[in-house]
Amino acid sequence: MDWNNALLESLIWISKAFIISIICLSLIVIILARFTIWGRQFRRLTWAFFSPTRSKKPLLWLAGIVFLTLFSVRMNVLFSFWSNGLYSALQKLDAKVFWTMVIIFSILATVHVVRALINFYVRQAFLIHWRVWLTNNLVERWLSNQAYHRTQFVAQKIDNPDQRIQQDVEGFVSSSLLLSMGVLDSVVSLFSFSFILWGLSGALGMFGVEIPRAMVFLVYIYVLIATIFAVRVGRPLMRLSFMREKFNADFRYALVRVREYAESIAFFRGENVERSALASRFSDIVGNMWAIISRSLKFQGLNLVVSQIAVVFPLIIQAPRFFSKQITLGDMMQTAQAFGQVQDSLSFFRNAYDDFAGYRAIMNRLTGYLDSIDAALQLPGAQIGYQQNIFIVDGLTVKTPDQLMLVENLNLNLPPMASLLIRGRSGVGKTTLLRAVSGLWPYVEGNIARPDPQHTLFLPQKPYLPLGTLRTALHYPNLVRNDDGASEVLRKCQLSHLIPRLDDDADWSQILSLGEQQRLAIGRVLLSRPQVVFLDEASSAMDEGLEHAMYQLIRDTLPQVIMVSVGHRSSLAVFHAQELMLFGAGKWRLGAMEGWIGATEAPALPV
Ligand SMILES: Nc1ncnc2c1ncn2[C@@H]1O[C@H](COP(=O)(O)OP(=O)(O)OP(=O)(O)O)[C@@H](O)[C@H]1O
Repeated sequence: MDWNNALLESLIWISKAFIISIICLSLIVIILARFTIWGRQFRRLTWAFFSPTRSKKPLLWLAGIVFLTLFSVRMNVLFSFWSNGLYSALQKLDAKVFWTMVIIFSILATVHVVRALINFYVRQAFLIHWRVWLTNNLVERWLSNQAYHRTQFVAQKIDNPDQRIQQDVEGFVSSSLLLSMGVLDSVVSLFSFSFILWGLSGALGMFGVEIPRAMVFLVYIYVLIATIFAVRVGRPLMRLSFMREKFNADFRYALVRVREYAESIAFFRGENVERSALASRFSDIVGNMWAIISRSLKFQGLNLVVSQIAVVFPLIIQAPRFFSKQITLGDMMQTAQAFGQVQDSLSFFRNAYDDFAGYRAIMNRLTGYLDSIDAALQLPGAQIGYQQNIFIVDGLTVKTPDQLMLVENLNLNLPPMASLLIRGRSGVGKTTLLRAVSGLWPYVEGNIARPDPQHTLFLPQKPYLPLGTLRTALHYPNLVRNDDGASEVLRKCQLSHLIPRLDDDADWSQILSLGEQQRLAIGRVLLSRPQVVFLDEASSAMDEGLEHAMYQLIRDTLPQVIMVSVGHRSSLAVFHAQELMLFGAGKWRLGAMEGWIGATEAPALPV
């Protein structure tokens, strides 16, 4: 090695390697994305991130990472020649060359440290950008068109979507980078160090045959045999690592549910059932861990044996040439090092088998998640047209997922100020009818016209309270406005005691009683002023006096609102002009409500 020209030579080497690498990498990615399942999965998940029409930055970052990876290979090559020079100087007891080598080392080491730090920063920054994009993309798909709700109806249900969005995305981006750059590093190192090894190795006589440059062939044969064994031993790890993720997520979900339903479980003293459910899920994890350990023992055992043999193997082969003074100590040490590098590079593919197994499992989980969302979006639903200040149902038929008829050919026409109470025995389909109207239920035929989602409010029996302040919960699903009148609304809903706590951040669904939560939901009606409101037993936890006051409050504040309620109590009758009775098996009856107090000022009943 001519150290005077090392800088120029290295720059030329890196430039050439960079151009060749970029061309080869692009071709390989295109071929994989076309012809392999996981290549297609990769494309489906993240092609758009790299599209230059969206942004040129990701490809530029990636090019920077390729450059730094090649830079690191070049540094290894330089270090290898440096060690040859050093050992040769020691062997010759040449102090002058030794001190020159020390100076060269300090330059190489400085460049190496700076490169390593820049490399770390660039890789991490790239991973963050990639993860942000992918997470936003998956969250958006999950929340669009109510996919998060509709996926429960598709055949390929997804377990633990939360884990897929949080953990699998992170694993996917970091493994993609680690594996792809690992491949590049290994292939380029393989070429560089095979070349060095070629220069250092001599002929070897075996079984009477003289093999020239034997060392190079031997290292390849050695690793090839080791790889064949490793693939056989390691294959089951792929399925096991998929199951590990699934079992862990299932266990975590069960734990989260105990926290979520803490009070109900505590009232029932349900600890025994919970304990056995948790133990059963945890035993799946443990069983899987043992299976992984037993497989890994064989796998790692093989890897350890292979890498230990590789330490002495090149020394044994070169020893006769060293002792017959054909090569220097420096050559001997560089051979060992180059052999190690070639062996490491080739072994990358073998050792990465485990990582690749995990990577494929992650891709299966992420694309399974997309499959489920796509299938959910294909599900049918009622035809909903948005029209202001009206609620019309035309020939609506609602069934259960098992095709049992709940409501058949229903027709309704409710103008402003109209009010309808839906009644029927438990399980007859009242809530499902409202789901159909909201567009959530796929097993529906017919047409619906109603105001758009901004002017339509559905209040379930148990209101959903988001994390955050009480003010946020009161405005949900709208964002908090300034000067919002929240205190006034709380007062009207007989929740004055909560006014001082409006901006307290707490888990309000655990603090407020169900009746208070239901009144908070009535507060939402007052704040968001919808044109139509659907109340599904939304006052069931209030006493009759409070319920009466709340219905009166809605009517007084929003005289024009179309009100559709589901309820069992006869006391609700006075607020509703019409009654829809569901009888099951699709049968229903629509008629005027007896005892309705607003009869005089109500509009004429639609026929
Ligand atoms: N996701 C689902 N998958 C399968 N069946 C369902 C699903 N949701 C509801 N059902 C079934 O549809 C039928 C109607 O349920 P729905 O909740 O609409 O009844 P409901 O009249 O509102 O009852 P309640 O008065 O008890 O609230 C029930 O038999 C129920 O078991």
